[in-house]
Amino acid sequence: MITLRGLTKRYGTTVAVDGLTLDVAEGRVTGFLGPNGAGKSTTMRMILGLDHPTSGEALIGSRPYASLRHPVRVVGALLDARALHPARSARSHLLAQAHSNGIPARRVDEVLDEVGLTTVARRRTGGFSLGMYQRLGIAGALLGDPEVLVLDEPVNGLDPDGVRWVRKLVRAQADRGRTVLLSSHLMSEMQLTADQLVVIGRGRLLADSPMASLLAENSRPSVRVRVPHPEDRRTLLTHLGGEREAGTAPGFTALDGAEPATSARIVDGAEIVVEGRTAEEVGDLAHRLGIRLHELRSLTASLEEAYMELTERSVEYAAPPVRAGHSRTTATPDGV
Ligand SMILES: Nc1ncnc2c1ncn2[C@@H]1O[C@H](COP(=O)(O)OP(=O)(O)OP(=O)(O)O)[C@@H](O)[C@H]1O
Repeated sequence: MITLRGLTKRYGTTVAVDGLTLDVAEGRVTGFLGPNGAGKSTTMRMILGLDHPTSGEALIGSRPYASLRHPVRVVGALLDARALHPARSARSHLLAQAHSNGIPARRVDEVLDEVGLTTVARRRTGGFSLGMYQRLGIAGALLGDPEVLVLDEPVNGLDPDGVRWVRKLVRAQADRGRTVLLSSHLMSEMQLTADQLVVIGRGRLLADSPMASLLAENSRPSVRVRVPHPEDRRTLLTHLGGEREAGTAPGFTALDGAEPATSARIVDGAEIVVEGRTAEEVGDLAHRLGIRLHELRSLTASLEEAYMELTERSVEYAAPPVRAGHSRTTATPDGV
């Protein structure tokens, strides 16, 4: 378990981490999300005793990292995978780490095998690809067979096979009852990997919830519907408010007196994707209009959408919005 209590870090006038209080529980994978500059790395550095909090505390179990006698055996970390001596081989790099933490040399060969680097174990790391660095960094994190893993962007630079491998590895660790805290900007991957999500923005906690609740609370329903007849398709699209900016769709009654943000667009010729309405609502509308459907299904809420919704006001560096193309209707809940 990792415990943060009022954890705060200031750099001059910048508040990098602002009063974070939360528990990262064992037995599950906790995804750590936030826009660039949100304070994720600073938080991880404080958990790992590499930065001192301005106030508050970060504990591993019930102790600060600095008080752990053999920290590598308690917490394994991957922060900056490239921070290695380039002339050293992967094996000698891990051997040095093992030696200073009282870990036997055979464990080095075990973890090299586990991360798939056995064949290059004696090569200088200076020639490694980013993916190889990441694997070596993960090997270092696993070296002490620790109860807690803190991994900053572990899939960065990995090919699809490597990404899947990390997913399986952290899942296996959580299934063994270990605590896994992992950051990534890859939302689709995080959606597949994490059980719990902690989202921060400008150093503050925005959410700490199970994946399913976070998706349900922060994303709009969306539906895909297949309408075989072109005339019917146009009619349904018009009633769904498609081919124009978000607004009240004539076929719907506004909920809670608010204007529903519905958007609809044709995809793949015979299908319409509707955002902001449930399958029941679209099915009922089609029935009222006497329109024959061949398929009607709810689309899985995406973490990316939920994340954007949550962090909208916390983004430090944002690009100007890209104008939507003429063939695609887009909608955002508040019309931004
Ligand atoms: N050593 C430092 N000195 C001054 N400011 C810092 C320092 N380290 C981080 N910051 C600032 O603290 C804030 C949080 O940075 P941090 O690197 O923790 O964010 P992050 O969420 O990890 O971002 P990213 O996703 O881009 O890696 C940023 O505004 C950053 O500029």
